[in-house]
Amino acid sequence: MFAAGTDTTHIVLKWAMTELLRHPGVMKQVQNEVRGLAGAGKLEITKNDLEKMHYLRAVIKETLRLHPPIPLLIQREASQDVNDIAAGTMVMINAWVVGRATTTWDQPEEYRPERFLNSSVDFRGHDFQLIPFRAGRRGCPGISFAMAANELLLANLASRFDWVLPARASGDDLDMPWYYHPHKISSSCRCNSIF
Ligand code: HEM
Repeated sequence: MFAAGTDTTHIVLKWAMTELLRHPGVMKQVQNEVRGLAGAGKLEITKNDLEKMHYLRAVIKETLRLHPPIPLLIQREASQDVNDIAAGTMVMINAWVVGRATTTWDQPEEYRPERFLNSSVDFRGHDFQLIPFRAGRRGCPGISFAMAANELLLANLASRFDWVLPARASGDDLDMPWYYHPHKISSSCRCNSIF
C-alpha cells in the first residue's frame, strides 16, 4: 500500500513540475489560476479552493497522459478466452503508448493541458485512451487520494514560489529526449522493446 501510494504520487508531482518548467506559458496560467482563485496573500490552499481550479486539474491529467508512473500497469492473466486472447495468457498493457497514440490524441507529443478543458475524457471511467490507473474493477483504489495530494501540493507550490532552473538554464536545456523521442535513442538501448 505504501509503495503503491507514495512513489506513484510523487512521480506525478515531479513530472508536472518538470513540464511546467519546460512550458513557461502553462506555468503562468497555473499561477494565475491558483493565485487568482485562492485570493491574494492566501498562505495555504485548501481542498475547497481546488474545486474551482480546472486548469490545474488539466495539468495533472496531461502529466498523467504523457508520464504514467506505472507505464506497463500490472500484468494480469486472462481467466477465460476473450477474442484472440487465450485463457492463461499473461496480458500487459502499455499505458505509456496508449497515452501517445496518434489514433486518439491530436499531436500526442505536445504537452498541452488545454486539450482536457472542454473534454469529458477522464481516468476514472471507461475512457480507454487515458488509463494511468487502469480501469474497471481492478483499477487503482487510490485515485481520489492521489489526485487530492497532487493537486494540493502543486497548487501550493505554484502559488507560493516562482520556479526557475539553476544557472539561467531554460526548460529546453532539460535533457529528456527519451521521454519524447524514443525513436532517436540508440537501437542498443535495452528499453526499446517496449515501443
Ligand atoms: C498518481 C498516483 C497513482 C497511480 C498512477 C496509480 C496507479 C495504479 C495502477 C496502474 C494500479 C494497478 C491496476 C492494475 O493494473 O490492476 C494500481 C493499483 C493499486 N493502487 Fe494505485 N496508483 C496511484 C496512487 C495510489 C495511492 C495514493 C494509493 C493508496 C493510498 C494506491 C493504492 C493502490 C492499491 C492498493 C493497488 C492494488 C489494487 C489491486 O490489486 O486490486 N495507489 N495503482
